[in-house]
Amino acid sequence: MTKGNIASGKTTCLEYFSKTSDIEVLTEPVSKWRNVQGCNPLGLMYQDPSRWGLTLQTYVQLTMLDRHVLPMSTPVRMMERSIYSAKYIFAENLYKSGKMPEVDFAVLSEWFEWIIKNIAIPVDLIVYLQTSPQTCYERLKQRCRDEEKVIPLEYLESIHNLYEDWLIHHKSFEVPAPVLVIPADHDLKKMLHQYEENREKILMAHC
Ligand SMILES: Nc1ncnc2c1ncn2[C@@H]1O[C@H](COP(=O)(O)OP(=O)(O)O)[C@@H](O)[C@H]1O
Ligand SMILES: Nc1ccn([C@H]2C[C@H](O)[C@@H](COP(=O)(O)O)O2)c(=O)n1
Repeated sequence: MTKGNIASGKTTCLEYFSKTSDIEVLTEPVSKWRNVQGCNPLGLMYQDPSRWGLTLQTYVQLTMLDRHVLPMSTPVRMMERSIYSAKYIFAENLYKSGKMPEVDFAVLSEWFEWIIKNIAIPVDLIVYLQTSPQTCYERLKQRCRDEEKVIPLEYLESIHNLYEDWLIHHKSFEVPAPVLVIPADHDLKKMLHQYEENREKILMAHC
């Protein structure tokens, strides 16, 4: 699984590896989060997180689970984020910042606990693209996704701190697999070089 802050370069990384045969790449279903039967839960969440946070996160949980249980069609699958980061990072951030009511967080948590107890979600390796929040802020502005124009730097700092506490400092939640940290503040050329350096570790993680 590839993890990292918003606009850290996860999709770009997965697009690079998708050129390798025998690797299946599953990017995040962001297009679904922007359009479910004509509604845009991602946009609604950024406009009014207290009202729409649960709506988005419930749908993210469903769409990530749908990806996790897809039968494998190649020896290696790389997936962007997971049901774990949805809960441990994004839902947690909404709740901790006072933007998700306690009852919403409790219901989402019960769903999550049921899922991970009853459905196998095997993970071999977590590839963590470690960036500074400032880098993500620059890349976010450059990407210019409509819904995300309201995101301040402080939001990216909160998401960053949650990732670091989880994957680096082991201070929050159980980590479901070993973590490979790739420093990701560099330009694209250097990033591609680093991906090549780590190719074996990533592709052999399931062995
Ligand atoms: N190493 C990099 N240097 C500069 N820009 C980058 C780099 N990696 C990705 N980008 C650009 O930053 C933006 C966010 O990248 P993206 O791969 O969509 O991030 P994510 O999937 O993590 O949200 C895109 O516009 C992308 O072209
Ligand atoms: N559980 C989640 C997962 C993602 N988001 C948001 C964050 C971004 O605005 C967008 C896609 O993320 P990216 O791939 O660009 O890092 O979806 C969320 O709110 N909750």
